[in-house]
Parts: sequence; structure tokens; C-alpha cells
Amino acid sequence: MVDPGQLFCDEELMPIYNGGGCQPFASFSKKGGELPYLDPVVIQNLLNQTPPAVETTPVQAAVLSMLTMHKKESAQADFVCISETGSGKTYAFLLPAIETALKRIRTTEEPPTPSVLIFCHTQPLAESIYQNLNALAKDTPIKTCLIVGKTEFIKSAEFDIGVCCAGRFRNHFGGNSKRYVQIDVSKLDLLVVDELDASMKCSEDFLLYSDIRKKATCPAFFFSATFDATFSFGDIFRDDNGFMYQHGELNSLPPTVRPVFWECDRSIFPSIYLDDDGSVHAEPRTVNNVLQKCNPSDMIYHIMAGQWKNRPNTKFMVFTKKTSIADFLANKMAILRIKARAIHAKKSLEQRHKSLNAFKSGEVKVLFATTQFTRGFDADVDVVINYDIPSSLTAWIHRSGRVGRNGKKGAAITLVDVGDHDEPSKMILRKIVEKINNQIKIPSFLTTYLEQ
Ligand SMILES: Nc1ncnc2c1ncn2[C@@H]1O[C@H](COP(=O)(O)OP(=O)(O)OP(=O)(O)O)[C@@H](O)[C@H]1O
Repeated sequence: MVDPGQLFCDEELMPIYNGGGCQPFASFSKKGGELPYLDPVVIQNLLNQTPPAVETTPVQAAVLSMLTMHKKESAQADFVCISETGSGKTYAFLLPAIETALKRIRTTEEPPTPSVLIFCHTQPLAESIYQNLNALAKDTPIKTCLIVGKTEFIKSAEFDIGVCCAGRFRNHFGGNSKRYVQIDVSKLDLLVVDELDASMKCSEDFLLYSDIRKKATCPAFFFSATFDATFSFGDIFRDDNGFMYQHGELNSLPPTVRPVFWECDRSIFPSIYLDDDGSVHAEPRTVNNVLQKCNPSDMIYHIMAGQWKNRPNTKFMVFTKKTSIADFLANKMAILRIKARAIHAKKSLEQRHKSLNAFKSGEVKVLFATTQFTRGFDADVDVVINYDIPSSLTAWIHRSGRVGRNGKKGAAITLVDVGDHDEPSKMILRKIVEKINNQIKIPSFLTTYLEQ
């Protein structure tokens, strides 16, 4: 058994994979290069993405070189890959998944049985992975399948790659149910688990992976942006034949994200309103270009209005813990003539898709979201605002990591309600500050607040 506490320091227990010696930014299409040969149709699909994917990111280079390893029968190794938010993990597992499925398709005439299963913890992320999969596998013979809640139960197990959430997958696996199509995993070539740390906290996910591993002899790849070294892998990881790859500092924001803290106070009455002539009355509350303490909902307005003066296309994502607050803020912004939408689990799939499309197209420039929409959400956001302090350092990293993705710079603003002395929130804030202490100068109001 791997002692999880030693995961990141002892090569004996978990060999550290160095990316197979290939360059961190290697061309996808260079034949005879360091990377394994990818199918030309898939390479074209990579080039057709916006922006076009011409070169690998470091994590993609590392994972793809594992494909070469897998060509050797003896090297069916498990792989743990921890890499910061926005570093390109999705393609990093989709490309091996697609190549693995294509290899199976080329060597058999039989109807498809699942070759690769990709699991993640939340439905919005599964949908996003599924969209990316279909974009990269376009014009290939690969049959894909989405197995998540709030969608129709699958009618056939004849597919090559499935993107799944544990809850719905259970209906199709392991039981003797005559009601639901059953999926045979014995011929699986690759199991992928994204959001590893979220799954490790959820016994339902964990048990499912464990059961799949008992029936499938294939290797498993595990991905995450954050990782808690105190969690045990149990029997889902084969530590006698496993590697780990880590890119960036563990549980940190990428250097492209600038963390910012603003002081606010909920006990100050909101002071922005519509005048009789319908114009917005919002007194600027700045001194020496610094926003002064005000109610957090006013603060959001001031931050956005200030930014749009010079950069009218800036897109904001505002995170709240509660769906009711997300709805309230979206409505308030609508009254103040700002096109905003709320997305959370209480919205229907159709409403969520509409809001996301409007945000991606730029028609809507503000999304109010709950934590469910943090992990994996990728929509070219410029500024994140943490309206409240989330429930963990990890959640803050995932929220803030919606900006600064793939090398693009962004800011993550955290509003600190200095009138609130809730100790658990303060503890989390202390952890956040400890984490970023070397990155930015911590504002004096925050130091004073945390000492109180
Ligand atoms: N090789 C590449 N070339 C250009 N763009 C890329 C490349 N790889 C990924 N991207 C883009 O970078 C963005 C971030 O990638 P991705 O969503 O896979 O990050 P991630 O590591 O999974 O982040 P998170 O941990 O937040 O889920 C996406 O918009 C993706 O399309």
C-alpha cells in the first residue's frame, strides 16, 4: 500500500514520471518526434479547435508519452497526474482515450464494447468532457456515450468511449437489473478518473472504481488539479505498477492568476438604485483609485462598472455558496441593466445550456454560479469574484482557477466581509493567505481581520 503522506516524496513508493524525456511543448503533428503518432483526423480536429491546439501543454506531453510505454505489454501502468487548473488535462486524457479506442476499432470486426470509460464527479464537467471528446473524435469511427443523471438512460452498451458519473453508471453496472442495459467492463482498455480528489471524498464513486477495477485488468489514469495527500487510494490504484506526474506547485493557483482581496461589509446598506429617469444611481466609492468598503452586492457592481469603462468585453464569473444568493444577485444586476445569468443545480439543463451559450458568445458578460460549476468550467473568463469564502482551500483554488487558463492572465477577487467573524470561514481564509503569501502583498485590512 502507498502511504499517501509519502506520495510526493518517496520515489520507491510512487515512481515520479518525468514526462518520458519529451519536450514540454511538443508538436502534435510532428511525425517521428517525441510523441507517439496520433491519428491524422484527430490532429486535424485539434487544429480546428479555438484556439487551435498545435503544441502540447507540459501535462499533455507527459501523458501522451505514456502511450508509447503502453505499447509494451509489460508496461500497463497506472498513472496519477496532478496538474494545476487550466493546464490542459482534458486533452491530456482524451487523446490517449481516443488513440486507445481507435486501436481497438482497427483490430476487431466485432460490434463495439466499451474500450475507455471516463469518470468525473459532477454532471456539468461530464457534459463538458463529452463535448470535447466529440470535437476531437469527429470524423473518426469512434462511438461515444454520455452516462449521467438528468439524461435518458442508455439503451445500448455498444459504444467505444463513455463519459460517466458514478451514480447513473451504477444503474448499468454490477447488478442483475433487467430494467437497465448492463455494461461489461471486462474488455476495458483504459479507465480514466478526472477530479480524483473529489471522487476520493465520495464513497459512492470510490466503491464503483474499486468494483470496476476488480473486473477490468486495464490500466487506470487519475487526474486532478488539487490533491489531498492524506486520502488513501485503497485498491483503486495499483501501486506495484504505478507512476505519478505532477506539474506546478501542489494545491496552488497557476502564476497566471492574480489573487486580489477587497474589503466589504454586509451590514452597510446597499446604496445603488435606479433614479426616477431610469438611470443607475451609483456613487463612486473610490479614494485614490481604491474601492472603499461597501455592501458586497454594491461592490460587485462597482468592480464590473469600473472594469467595463476601459475593457467593455471583460467577462465575470461570480461564485456564491448558495443558489438563492446567485439568483438574487443575477436579478439585482438585471435591475441595474447588467445582462447576467445564474447557473446552478436548481436550474433545468435547458436553462443552464442557454445561459452558458449566452456567456460563451459574449451576449451575457456575468455569470453567477455555485460551486458545482467550478471544476473544469472553461469559458474564457477574465475575472472571478468570490462573493463569499468557499468551504475549503481546494474549492477556492478551483473557483479562482476559472481564470488564468492555458497561459492567459486573469484576476480572482475575493470579497472579505470584515463584519463577519464566522470562525470556519476565517480558518479557510487563513489557509488561502498562507498559500499565496509569497505571491502577493497581503493587504493590511486582511491581516488585521484575520488576527481578530
Ligand atoms: N495544446 C493546447 N493548445 C491550445 N489550447 C489548449 C491546449 N490544451 C488545452 N487547451 C485549452 O486550454 C484550456 C484549459 O484546458 P482544460 O480545460 O483541459 O484545463 P484543465 O487542466 O482540465 O483545468 P481544470 O483543472 O480547471 O479542469 C481549454 O480552453 C483548452 O481548450
